[in-house]
Amino acid sequence: MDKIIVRGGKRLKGTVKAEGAKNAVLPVIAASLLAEEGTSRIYDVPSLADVYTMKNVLAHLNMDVEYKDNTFIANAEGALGTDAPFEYVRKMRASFLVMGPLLARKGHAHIALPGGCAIGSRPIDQHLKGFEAMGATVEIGQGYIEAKVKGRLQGAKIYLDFPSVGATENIMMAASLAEGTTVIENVAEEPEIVDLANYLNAMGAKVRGAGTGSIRIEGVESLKAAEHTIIPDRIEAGTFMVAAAITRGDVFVEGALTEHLRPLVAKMREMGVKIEEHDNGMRVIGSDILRPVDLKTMPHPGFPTDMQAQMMALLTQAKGTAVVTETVFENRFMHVEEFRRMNSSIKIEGRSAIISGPTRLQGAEVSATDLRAGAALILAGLVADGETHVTELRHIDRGYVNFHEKLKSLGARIERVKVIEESDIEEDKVVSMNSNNKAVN
Ligand SMILES: CC(=O)N[C@H]1[C@@H](OP(=O)(O)OP(=O)(O)OC[C@H]2O[C@@H](n3ccc(=O)[nH]c3=O)[C@H](O)[C@@H]2O)O[C@H](CO)[C@@H](O)[C@@H]1O
Ligand SMILES: C=C(OP(=O)(O)O)C(=O)O
Repeated sequence: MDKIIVRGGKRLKGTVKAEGAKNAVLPVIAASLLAEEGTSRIYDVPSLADVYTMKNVLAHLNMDVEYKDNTFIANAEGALGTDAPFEYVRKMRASFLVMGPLLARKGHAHIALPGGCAIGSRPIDQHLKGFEAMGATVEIGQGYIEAKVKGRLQGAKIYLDFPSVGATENIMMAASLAEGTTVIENVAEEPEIVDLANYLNAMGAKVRGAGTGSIRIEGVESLKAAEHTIIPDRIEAGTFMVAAAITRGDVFVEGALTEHLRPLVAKMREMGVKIEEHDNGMRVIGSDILRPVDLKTMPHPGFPTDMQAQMMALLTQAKGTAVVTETVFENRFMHVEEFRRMNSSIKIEGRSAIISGPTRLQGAEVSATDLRAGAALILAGLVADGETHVTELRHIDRGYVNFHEKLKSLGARIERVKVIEESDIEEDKVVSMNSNNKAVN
C-alpha cells in the first residue's frame, strides 16, 4: 500500500499541464466498440487506472486494443463478446458505458449491475429507460443486467428525469446505430458530452445539439473507426488552480480552458483569487485574504460536483462562513470527517456543509474516501502545519496522473512512499510458508 506525505507551507510556482480528460476518454473508448471497420486512434489519453480498466473490459469483449504513448488504438472488426463481468464494473462504474454500444452493434449485452459507491447509490434507471424506449427488453437478476433487442434498436423520444452524464452518453451511443431518429431531452450538457458527440460524428454518426439541453441523433447503418484527440481534463486543471490559490502561489495551468471552467473561475474570483485567462490556459495568483462564498453543485454549466471537495479545502482558508450544498450526489461529504481530523471547522446540515474559517490546518493521518476527496486532502495538506499522510491512493490513481510529481514540480514538499502493513507481513509469511512447503492448492 502506498501513501502520500505532504509537508505544508510552500507557495506553489511554475507551470503544470492538464492531461486528457478521464471523463471524456472513458465514453470515447467505449464508443470505439461501434466501429465495424477500421482502427480507431485516440490521442491524449491519460495514463490512469480507469483507462487500463476500460482497456481490459474491451479486451475481454474480444476487441484488439493497444495503449502506448498516450495513444489508444482500438479495432472492433472481430467477433465481439457481450459480457462485462463484475470484476470490471466493480472497479469502475464507467464500464457500464459499453452497454449502449453492445446493444446497438450486437443486439445483446450482459453486464454486472454497478453497485453503489462512496458518493451515493448511483442508480442506472435512466440508461435503462432509454434502451427500453428504443425497443430493448431489459432484465435484472443475479447481479446482472441483460438487455436484448431483435433486429435494430428503433429511434425514440426520450426525456431524462435528471440530466445524467452517463445516461446521455450511453443512449447517444446506442442511438447512433438505431433505425430512425432519436431525440433525447433534458440531457447533460457537460463538455465531455460534446467530445463524445464529436468522436461519434467523426465515425460517421449524425449527432446534433450536444452541449445543449436536447440532442437529436439520426441513426446510421454502420460506423467506421476514426481519429480523435481528447479534451483537457477540466477537473484536473481545476484541482491545480485550487492548489495555486490555497498556497497563495502563482501557477500557470496549461489546458485550463475558460469555456469549460466558468463556474469555478467565477467562484474563485469571488473569493479574491486573481485569474488571468489565456488562449492555452489560465494563470492563478493566490491572495493573502480569501473571502467565503456559498456554492451549490449542479449539472453543467452549474458548479461541478467533481470540484466540490477541492473547493471545500480552499474555503477552510477563507475569512468567515461559507455554505457548500451538494445536489448531484446524495452522499458526497465523506471528506468532511477527514478534514475535521486536520482541525477544520465544518458542520453538515442535510445536503449542506457549513465551513467556518480561516482555520490553521494541522497535518494528520487521513484517508482518501473517494477520488476528489483524496485530491482535496492533499490540497489541505499543502497549507497544513506539519505532515499530512494520505492513504487509499487507489482512488486518486483513478483520476490523476502523477499527482504528487506534478505538485512537486511546482515546489510542493510531497512524496509517495510504500508502506508495509502488519497484514502485508502476515500475508507474505503465509505466501512464503506455502511456497516453502509447496502446499498451495
Ligand atoms: C465517468 C464519468 O463521467 N463520471 C462523471 C459522471 O458520472 P455519472 O455519469 O455516473 O453521473 P450522472 O450524471 O449519471 O449522475 C448524477 C446523478 O444522477 C443520478 N442518476 C444517474 C443515472 C441514472 O440512471 N439515475 C440516476 O438517478 C445519480 O445517482 C447521481 O445522483 O458525471 C458525474 C456528475 O457530473 C461526475 O461526478 C462523474 O465524475
Ligand atoms: C465521481 C467521479 O468519477 P466516477 O464517475 O468515474 O466515479 C469523479 O471523476 O470525480
